[in-house]
Amino acid sequence: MDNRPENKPDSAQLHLVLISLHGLIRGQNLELGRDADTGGQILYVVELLRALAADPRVGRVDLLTRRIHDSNVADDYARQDETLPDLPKAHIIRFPAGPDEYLPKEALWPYLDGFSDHAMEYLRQQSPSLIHSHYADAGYVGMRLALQLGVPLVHTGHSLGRSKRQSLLASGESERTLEKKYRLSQRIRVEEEILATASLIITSTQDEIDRQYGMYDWANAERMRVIPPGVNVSRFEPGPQPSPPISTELRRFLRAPQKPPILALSRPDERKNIAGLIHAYGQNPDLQARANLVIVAGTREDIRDMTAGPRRVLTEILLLIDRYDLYGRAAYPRHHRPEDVPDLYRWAAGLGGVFINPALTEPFGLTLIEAAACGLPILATENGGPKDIIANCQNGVLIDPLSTEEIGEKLLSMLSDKTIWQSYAKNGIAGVRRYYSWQTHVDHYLTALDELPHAVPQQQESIPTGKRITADRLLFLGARLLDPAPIPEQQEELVALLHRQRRKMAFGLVSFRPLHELLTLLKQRRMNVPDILITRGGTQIHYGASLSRDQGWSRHIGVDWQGDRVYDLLAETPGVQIVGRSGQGFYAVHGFIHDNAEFAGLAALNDQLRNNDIPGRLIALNPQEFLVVPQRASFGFAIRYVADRHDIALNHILVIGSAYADLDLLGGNILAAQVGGEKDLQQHEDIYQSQASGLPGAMEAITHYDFLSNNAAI
Ligand SMILES: O=c1ccn([C@@H]2O[C@H](COP(=O)(O)OP(=O)(O)O[C@H]3O[C@H](CO)[C@@H](O)[C@H](O)[C@H]3O)[C@@H](O)[C@H]2O)c(=O)[nH]1
Ligand SMILES: O=P(O)(O)OC[C@H]1O[C@](O)(CO)[C@@H](O)[C@@H]1O
Repeated sequence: MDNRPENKPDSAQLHLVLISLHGLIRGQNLELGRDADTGGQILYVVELLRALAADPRVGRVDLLTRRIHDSNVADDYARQDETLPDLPKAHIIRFPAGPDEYLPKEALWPYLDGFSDHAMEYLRQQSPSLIHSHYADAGYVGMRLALQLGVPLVHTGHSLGRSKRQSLLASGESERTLEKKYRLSQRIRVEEEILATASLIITSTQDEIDRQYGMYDWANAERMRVIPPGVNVSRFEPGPQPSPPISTELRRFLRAPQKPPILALSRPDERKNIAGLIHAYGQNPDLQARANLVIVAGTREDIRDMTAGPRRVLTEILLLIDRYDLYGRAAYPRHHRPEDVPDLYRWAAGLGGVFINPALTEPFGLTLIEAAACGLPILATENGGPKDIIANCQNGVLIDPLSTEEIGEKLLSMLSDKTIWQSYAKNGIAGVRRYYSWQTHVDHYLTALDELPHAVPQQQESIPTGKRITADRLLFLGARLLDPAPIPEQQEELVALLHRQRRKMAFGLVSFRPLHELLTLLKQRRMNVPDILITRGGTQIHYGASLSRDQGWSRHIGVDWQGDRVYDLLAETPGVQIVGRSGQGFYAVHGFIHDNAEFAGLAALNDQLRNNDIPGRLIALNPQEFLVVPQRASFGFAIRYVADRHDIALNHILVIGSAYADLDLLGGNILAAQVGGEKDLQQHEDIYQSQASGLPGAMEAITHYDFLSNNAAI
């Protein structure tokens, strides 16, 4: 892919990068409701992309997402660069993340480092003004990109793991089942990291700030702004719709189709609590006499072919309709098109019906402002964003999603009171135009961006000629492979190979230790200083025997580093010993846990850093030692920085870690291996696990990747 956008924005204009990874995203004809991952967020990011690209202050907007080659979905999702036909400044750029096929969002985590590397390769050639990520998975990628590029991260959660977990537990699900279905603990950990890294969190409602983000340890309300999304009023507008095409489909189900409909429309996701609505309707004979129930829960071919979540939800719907014998009173169409959705809202309004969102929790609720825009009064869950929507628009009432009786009564009451119904319908139409417009959103969005810390992108100075690495591949070893001392023959074999291949392959060591300790170790092993030394946990980069330090890296990681505050915090942390400043790195503070009883633990120390608003990454070296380094510093980031500066492709880099190596060192698009030992990474398919330990394990990995052959497919 050409890495330079054809229409690079002029410096006065903004180049914005949005990231939304999961679900099916394309410029038009969105397949909303097709599955559990293609819903409101997809609509939100595509409409945000369009609204930003239409603004003269913006030069270019890239929406980065996952490339999908899968015979079960349209070819659109495999296109690398999709320009929106009516908006040349708007691009949807797709990169691979793991396998080609379409995967549920919960399955994407292991592939996000690789996606980040592909995206970095594309973005390094440009100078985006910021990265704006959407949902936890994109937030993980956004952190990696923003920290490497040195630009601010903006994040919109759309839905939060803690809220989802709380509401599903309240509905009776077990912690273990939730973990198995949704991997919530990993998602919540990433959401916390995002809150610690992002310069700005954009929410749709104050409730998200007060209640939803309020559940998070590292949420800082001062870095949050409510900027509600818009609704497309040319698509969602009031008006008579007595018999739209979709009503023909509905009439197949309904004995008395002229009765007012109770309309629910959502992705087939258990958080939407459709079952709760059917219970409320099924247990209320007066309601059944007065109104029909219309449930639109995505589109489906064969329920048995759906992924587990939607399959469970739809099976439950069929079973409950049968259980309450709602045949003739309940409609649950299998298909609908995008244009049927506004028709549905207008058709329901024309019959004096209502819209209900009975979700266990709803971060915001785009369907509510869509229904409102079409003149349909609403009932919505009291948990989440709908509180703000109804407070703004005065166009409906809140319900307790777990109270079956209350839902039934409030539905009956709204359907029976014409005056109230008329007032809600009118208020909704006016309220949406007043509070939910994309132009207003863009104005507030761009104003909020103005207040962000200005990007301090990586300085890309030229490298003094003698210093440029001329080899076309890099081999990095974890320094632990040299300590304890390897068997002499094994070390000689490695040294001989490095010497033989020195023109083709540069050699580097990575170590948590300071440079001087690593040099001492090399002297003890009687080894030459390698071409690259990455020390102190990735905070220092030195080159060759001259040990010339990469000042660009120091400047890059030093932005917003507050070493003195880290040092002072550790100095007063019970159970921790730190050596004097002279023994510390400028960008790395080392701590030694001398009293486990007194020390509150690394998680607590991390919280302290966050609560004191001290940016930093805490790295555990072993049970007794840790480092605190700048967020922009890590082995993985340092290796990528070296690769970029010396123009070496990531798949021309082989990193071989010791048994203690982690995914920061071995993840992403580099070639990676871990020598055999006591602690192997959870089977990570892209990381070669050597059988042998120590240097033989390293030689085994070099052979496995055929790393030295001229035409190695590396
Ligand atoms: O069968 C369906 C189901 C949904 N939709 C559309 O999909 C969107 C659903 O959005 P929303 O009601 O907001 O629910 P989610 O899909 O859950 O969206 C997530 O992201 C949204 C945007 O941030 C937030 O409003 C939600 O609270 C959050 O859960 C709406 O435009 C619906 O019209 C369809 O077209 N057909
Ligand atoms: O309920 P969850 O698992 O947090 O996910 C909400 C889902 O709805 C969406 O809006 C669908 O696009 C995304 O935010 C996400 O896939």
